[in-house]
This record gives sequence, structure tokens and C-alpha cells, in this order.
Amino acid sequence: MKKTLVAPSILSTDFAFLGNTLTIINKSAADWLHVDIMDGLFVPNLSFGMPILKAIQQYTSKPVELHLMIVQPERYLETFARFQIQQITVHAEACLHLHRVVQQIKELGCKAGVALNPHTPIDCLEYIIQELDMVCLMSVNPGFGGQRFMLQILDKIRQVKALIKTKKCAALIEVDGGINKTNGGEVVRAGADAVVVGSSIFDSDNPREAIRHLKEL
Ligand SMILES: O=C(CO)[C@@H](O)[C@H](O)COP(=O)(O)O
Repeated sequence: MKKTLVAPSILSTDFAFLGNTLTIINKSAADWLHVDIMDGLFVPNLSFGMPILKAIQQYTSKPVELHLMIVQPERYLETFARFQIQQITVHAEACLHLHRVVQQIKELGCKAGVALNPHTPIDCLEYIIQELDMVCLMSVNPGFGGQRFMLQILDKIRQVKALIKTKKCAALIEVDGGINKTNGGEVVRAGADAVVVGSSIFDSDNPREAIRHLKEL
């Protein structure tokens, strides 16, 4: 049976022990590392920038997905791509010309993902989904870890799944925010290929085991 792809979000880890956390993730069944970059404008929070990203790259053995919660992310794509990032995910709401940004990401040799805030309808994907490696559906308002999963996103997952089928394309569906072992099964049954999980992994006594359980969703 197909296993769920699991991307631990390091937003809710203790940064004083970032090296230890990365070692745990390296030894786990996690499929990639989800790294949230926030600008304090697109979302009401700041996370981290290039120095931390450099440190992450030195210690992780997992592919890295950068989730850019920043306005006009095209300003930083080249700089980010230098960190051997596997995928860059930008918000449709934050790009003036989404298609151009997706092209730029691909020209830089990275996979391209587009994230949608919970309230954003999926219409904006219709003429671009064929070119995407991934659609990231936010199931919380972006900016903070530890929030409650928004149930209405289950329907949105089904809608994107149907769009992918209609367009006969290969984009994966990633769902991000408030996911745990209790609600995760429903998220996967609705059509998610990948889940981004922060608190439920890093608040547990055994993050490696928590990741293993999520893979069985
Ligand atoms: O992007 C975000 C929040 O903005 C997410 O990646 C969260 O960091 C996931 O953490 P939990 O909701 O699982 O705590």
C-alpha cells in the first residue's frame, strides 16, 4: 500500500537544539524537510533567513522544501536556490505573476510548489496546475505552528484531487497545518499525498516514532 509522504516542519522545534532535531529527522522515515520562511508581512510572524538555512543544509540528509511565506518571493529565488533546495513553494496570493515565478523556480533547477491559504479558492490553479510538482493546501492560517486543523479543507483537497484528474497531471497534494495522528487519516482519505506536520511530531516524546506512525496514515 502507498505510504503517506511526511514532511516534518521544523517551525515548532527548539532552535537551541536544531542540530539534534536534524539528526533525529535524518534517522527517521521523513520524506523531506519542510522549512517555513516568513517575512512578517505576508504572515504576521518572522521565522528565519539565510544563516539558519545554511546551517540546516549542512546537517540535513533529507531533501528540503522551502515554503516561502513572503511577498514577491521572486526577489529571493536565486539566493535560496544556492542552498541546494529540492523544492520551492510560493503562495499564489503573494505573487504578482504566479506563472512567471513558477518558471523561474524551475529554471533554477528546483521543483515548484504553489501554496493556497485556507480562504483562497482553487480556481487560480486551473491554468497552471500542469506545470506544478505540488499544490500545498494550508489547513491553518499560515504564520504559526500549533493551530487547529480547519475541517473545510477536506473538501478543498477533494476539489484539487478532481482537478488533477481532469487535467491529467502529476502534481502532488500536500496539506499543511494542524495535522496529527487523529485527523491525519481523513486528510489522506480526502486525497492528500503528503502531510506537513510540526507540533504533533516535535511535542511527542519520540519524534522518530511519531513520523513512522504518520507514514501509515
Ligand atoms: O506553515 C505552517 C504554519 O504557518 C506549518 O508548516 C506549521 O508549522 C505546521 O505545524 P503544526 O500546525 O503541525 O504545528
